[in-house]
Amino acid sequence: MSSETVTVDLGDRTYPIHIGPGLLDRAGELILPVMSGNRVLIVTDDQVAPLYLERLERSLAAAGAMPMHTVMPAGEKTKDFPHLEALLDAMLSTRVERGTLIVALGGGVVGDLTGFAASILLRGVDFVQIPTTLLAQVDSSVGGKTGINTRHGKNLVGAFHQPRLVLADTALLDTLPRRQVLAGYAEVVKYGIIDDPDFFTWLEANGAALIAGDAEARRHAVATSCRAKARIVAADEREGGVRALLNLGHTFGHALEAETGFSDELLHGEGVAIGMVMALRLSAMLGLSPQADAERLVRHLDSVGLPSGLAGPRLWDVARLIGHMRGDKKVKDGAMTFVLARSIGGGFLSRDVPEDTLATLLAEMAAGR
Ligand SMILES: O=C(O)C(=O)C[C@@H](O)[C@H](O)[C@H](O)COP(=O)(O)O
Repeated sequence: MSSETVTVDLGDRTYPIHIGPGLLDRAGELILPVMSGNRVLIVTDDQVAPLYLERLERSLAAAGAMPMHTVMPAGEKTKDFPHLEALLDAMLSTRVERGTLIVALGGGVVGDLTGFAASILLRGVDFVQIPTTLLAQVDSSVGGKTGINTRHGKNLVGAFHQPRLVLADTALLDTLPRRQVLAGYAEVVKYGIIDDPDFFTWLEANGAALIAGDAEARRHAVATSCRAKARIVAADEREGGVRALLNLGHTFGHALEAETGFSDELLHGEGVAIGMVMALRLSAMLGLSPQADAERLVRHLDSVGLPSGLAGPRLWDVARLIGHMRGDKKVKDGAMTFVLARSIGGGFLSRDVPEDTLATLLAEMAAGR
């Protein structure tokens, strides 16, 4: 199976996303063109390190680089101030220089945390993303959103700092636990709902195979997702408008994640899956889209095993959920911004959602309906 390259077109910060199986062992050769010295500092986590760190270091060394590494604890809770400080301290302890290339080897947490550290270390150093999860390959490694969570909410401190290159080795997904594959799959589905109904139809036919491990289906889904994201990021790098569509399901999802304390009770992608259902149901309640589209999404999520509602033992507090949503980065002049959809493939932004309709939707879903 061949690899392909998608370009994120950002003028003098344009960068490639290399996609395909077997790229990790070519990392040295692929990264060489963006190195300004020979020092490379790899940041990874304690789940990824035993699987892929040695291979990456070997490939870099074979290309003439001097790789060093630092290993962080795996999990969303690592995206916080104490771990950011620990990472910066570890980086400075290696006598990092401005020409040192930082490489994030891992999922969204490693990528977001490392990218943010790179953006402020020595006032900004270059970094490369080597995403090892489906979620990171289709979404978080591309586009330059980096950051950490705070007690006020998800990703509330961070920077736009674009990587110099993204290397998505789709064979690395073979070691990913099914729950993590599913969490990443939610972000894949998102691209279909935003503006690609044909891709959604393709996912209905091929999603189960993709999740089960079909290599070609995975490569196709990663490439299609990256092309969509690259196009939107190139059009609106700092989310002044159209980029906010990539946030479909996230205003809801982030609120659910905050309520569950960024714990394993709800992975980010699971929150996004439920959040997308909320967005489509809200669109239908407002008379903006057919109820059948929300039902079609629920059917697809159910069929692959992603959550599509709030069933479970937890009692969700509607007022608290809305409170979290008020802290969303898309709030403007105090008004919440929602990504809604007129249809599957018809995403749009709205600042006109009456709060009582939102509360009714959340109450219905909290009651398991
Ligand atoms: O890249 C974007 O833009 C996105 O919104 C993609 C999201 O899927 C991603 O989770 C992002 O990190 C969320 O951004 P945030 O601005 O809502 O924190």
